[in-house]
Amino acid sequence: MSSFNAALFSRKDIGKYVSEQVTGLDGVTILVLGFFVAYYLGLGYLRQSTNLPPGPKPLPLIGNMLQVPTEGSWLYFHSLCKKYGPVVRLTLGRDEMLVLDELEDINEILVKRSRNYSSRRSLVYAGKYRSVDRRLGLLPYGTLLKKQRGAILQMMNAEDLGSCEHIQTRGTMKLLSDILETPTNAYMSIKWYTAETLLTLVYGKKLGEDGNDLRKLLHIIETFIRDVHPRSHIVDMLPVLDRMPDALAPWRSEAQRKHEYEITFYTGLLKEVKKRVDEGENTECFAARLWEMANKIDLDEVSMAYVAAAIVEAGTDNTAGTILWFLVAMMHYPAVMKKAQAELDKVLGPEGHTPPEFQHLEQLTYCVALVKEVIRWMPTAPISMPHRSLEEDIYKGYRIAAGTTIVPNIWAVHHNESLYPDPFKFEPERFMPADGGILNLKSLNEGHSGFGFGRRICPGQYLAAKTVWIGVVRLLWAFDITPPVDASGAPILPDPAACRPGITAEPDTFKVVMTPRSEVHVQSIKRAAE
Ligand code: HEM
Repeated sequence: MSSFNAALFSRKDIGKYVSEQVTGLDGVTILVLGFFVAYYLGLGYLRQSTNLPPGPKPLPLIGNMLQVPTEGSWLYFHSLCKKYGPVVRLTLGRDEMLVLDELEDINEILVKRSRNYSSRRSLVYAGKYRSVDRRLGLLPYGTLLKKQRGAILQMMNAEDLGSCEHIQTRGTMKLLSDILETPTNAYMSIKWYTAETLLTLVYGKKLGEDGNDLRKLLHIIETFIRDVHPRSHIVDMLPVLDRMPDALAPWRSEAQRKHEYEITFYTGLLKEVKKRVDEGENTECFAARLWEMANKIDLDEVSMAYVAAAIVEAGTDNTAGTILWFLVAMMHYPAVMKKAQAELDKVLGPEGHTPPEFQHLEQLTYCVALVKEVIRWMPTAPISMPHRSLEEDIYKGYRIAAGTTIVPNIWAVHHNESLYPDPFKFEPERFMPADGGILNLKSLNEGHSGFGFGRRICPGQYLAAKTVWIGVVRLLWAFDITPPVDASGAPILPDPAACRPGITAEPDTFKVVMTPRSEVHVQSIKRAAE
């Protein structure tokens, strides 16, 4: 019989029928086969779910620790991705690290899955002892982080940033005047500009003329940047060493001394503001608002001191570094400088009576594109601040363990040929709008990834972009920026790949010649600085 009525058969009969008709095997064999199929399918799933991303072979115990360089790590990470693919796994001791080379993967992991990927690796030296677990940039994802970021973001909305403009423009006039006076000291003048702008904004005060405040601040920032590098302190490679008694762990008291030093400085600044507020002085600054909101935001005094300081700490070096890269770019690309100066002269008049202001921004499209290109060409945070995952996850079939450190390679994204053709070339034209359109203030932060990703994205990004823009356009308006020449008249150009050691990228020491564009420019600067 070749046809049948299913209603006439029980389940057992159907099994028997199928086995006889299809395979000719008995029921026991079917069961055993079924078991093996299920077993292999399950094992396949298990294999897939334990599939780790590719990467260089780790050494026993220390993993790939010694292979990650302390300088230019973004270049090393990019070379790994060229060899193994855009998602690469490394191990540092017992810690897992995932390096991401492409924007698509970064967006998927750090933005779309940000609930899981917005924490930070806990550091014993720099986090637990030096920062007493209160420093915003190092905080794990949670309530304290939300409170601290919330306090900063309240002040960083567009309306408040408008009221900061007079601080930025005043600062740039001092910058121009300082460079005019001591052109060989451009490096410190730029650091002074960014530090003082942020200090005024946060504490309503200028840096002491004797330079002590700036020295203290730069010292804190420099040592901190060194301390957060995962290879700087053995206890961060082997956290178990934190169980050692003080006598065997001298690094602990060293970190605690650094904490005492910086918290005395930061609390002092915060309390000065409180005193001025209590005395009825009109002090419009971030710290004054923090005191006003103290009960509502529910932060202890050490947290308040660190959150105010976070703005100065996180902003000073990155903002100054971006302006320093701008100088490097101008020495290599004089035609770009001339084109930007021609735009400035067209809008403001060529005589040099009027420096550019924020109100001119939308008329200075090429200058906006130029600042975006500086941030793209050499991001000062080339590997951002690595994030950390909270839970295990599967991505593209790879297993990402809970507690993995995620390194988004911003430098690699910015040098990806398919996103930015001829990526090593400094070319503001790539950001120019089609059909003569304009770029506005918001455009400064679009089209690049210089400020990071997802829930940890830089809370100061709009302030930073404005501080860089006004600094850059005023330097272009005032000076010709050229390289020094050697005895034979050949230019001595800085190496655009040479950076100061650390996880941030500041150009290595270089020399630059800043020549005022005319006597009228000189007089305008002197008048404005009086
Ligand atoms: C050109 C200048 C600047 C650049 C390139 C820059 C870039 C970055 C980057 C890449 C991050 C890490 C984001 C992430 O984890 O995904 C970051 C974090 C941060 N930035 Fe900026 N930044 C700059 C200026 C500033 C300024 C002016 C402030 C002042 C408010 C600031 C405050 C912070 C803070 C507090 C964090 C830590 C955020 C967190 O951990 O949640 N930055 N910045």
